[in-house]
Amino acid sequence: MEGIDYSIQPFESLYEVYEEIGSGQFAVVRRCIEKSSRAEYAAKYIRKRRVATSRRGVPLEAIAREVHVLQTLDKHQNIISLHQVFDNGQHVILVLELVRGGELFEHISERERLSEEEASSFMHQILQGVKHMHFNSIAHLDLKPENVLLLSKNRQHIKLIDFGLSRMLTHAEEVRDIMGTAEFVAPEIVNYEPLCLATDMWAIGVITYILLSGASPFLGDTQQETYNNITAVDYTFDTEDFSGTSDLAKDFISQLLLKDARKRLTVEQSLAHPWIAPQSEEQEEK
Ligand SMILES: COc1cc(-c2ccc3ncc(-c4cccc([C@@H](O)NCCN(C)C)c4)n3n2)ccc1O
Repeated sequence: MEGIDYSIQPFESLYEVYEEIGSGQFAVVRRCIEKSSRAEYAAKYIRKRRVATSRRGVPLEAIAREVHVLQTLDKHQNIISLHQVFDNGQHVILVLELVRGGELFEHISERERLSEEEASSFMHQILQGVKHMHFNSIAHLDLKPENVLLLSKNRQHIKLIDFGLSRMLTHAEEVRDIMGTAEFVAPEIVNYEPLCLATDMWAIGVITYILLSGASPFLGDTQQETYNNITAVDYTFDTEDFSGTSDLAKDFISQLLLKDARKRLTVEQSLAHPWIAPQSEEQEEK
């Protein structure tokens, strides 16, 4: 893994920093303005792990992996773009395009569930972003509604974020040691088996299930119960939550929530599925 090409000048000399807009375990995201252009960006401050044995912060190798993934995926309409990278000693700072519509998670929470047309449109865009990743042999491995941002409140244009767990899946080395958010992880993650691009497709099925019903298919009262439900592929299309949902939508979900990763729809097959395919041409041009 080659190193990171940092910008030479200090971040604070080139940007004005404003309010915090989000945060994660080892990262804080703040709105910032580039002094030269007056353009707004999102600055993701990633705390660097200072000692190999420490549990605080992110190892530089993992940060370099995320930067390399963002640079590889750059300039796709459904993936957040990276503008510049800085190192201020304690943090690596990723300067990213700023999006104002908030998380898809909030959009769902306000509505509880979406219409099939809206859900299909969101999933079509998420699949376009995942198609770009998978074309580059990159698996996201942490797909969930919190990592899908809306460009603006009243537009359905989405951007995928948070590539901190993503991996370039070459045949050279197996990846097993990734653990995303319990309710979205595939059986192979729970069972510590080799991960693959199809691991993302399981999460696509879980996200679709949530968008259409407001319920999470495998969520249990404890994390262990959730993992047990996942490895048993124990879910139902509960009559109440799915009362008005089409058989086509349920078929799409059913072809993704399969224990054998090889049997799940690929991203291309998902985009060709009749519940997803009939998107208007202008949707493709976004
Ligand atoms: C590229 O990786 C990331 C990008 C961003 C990002 C980039 C641009 C941008 N514009 C607005 C926001 C934003 C708006 C509301 C909440 C959040 C964020 O804190 N929640 C993201 C979910 N979380 C689990 C990472 C971020 N962002 N967030 C956040 C976390 C990332 O790991």
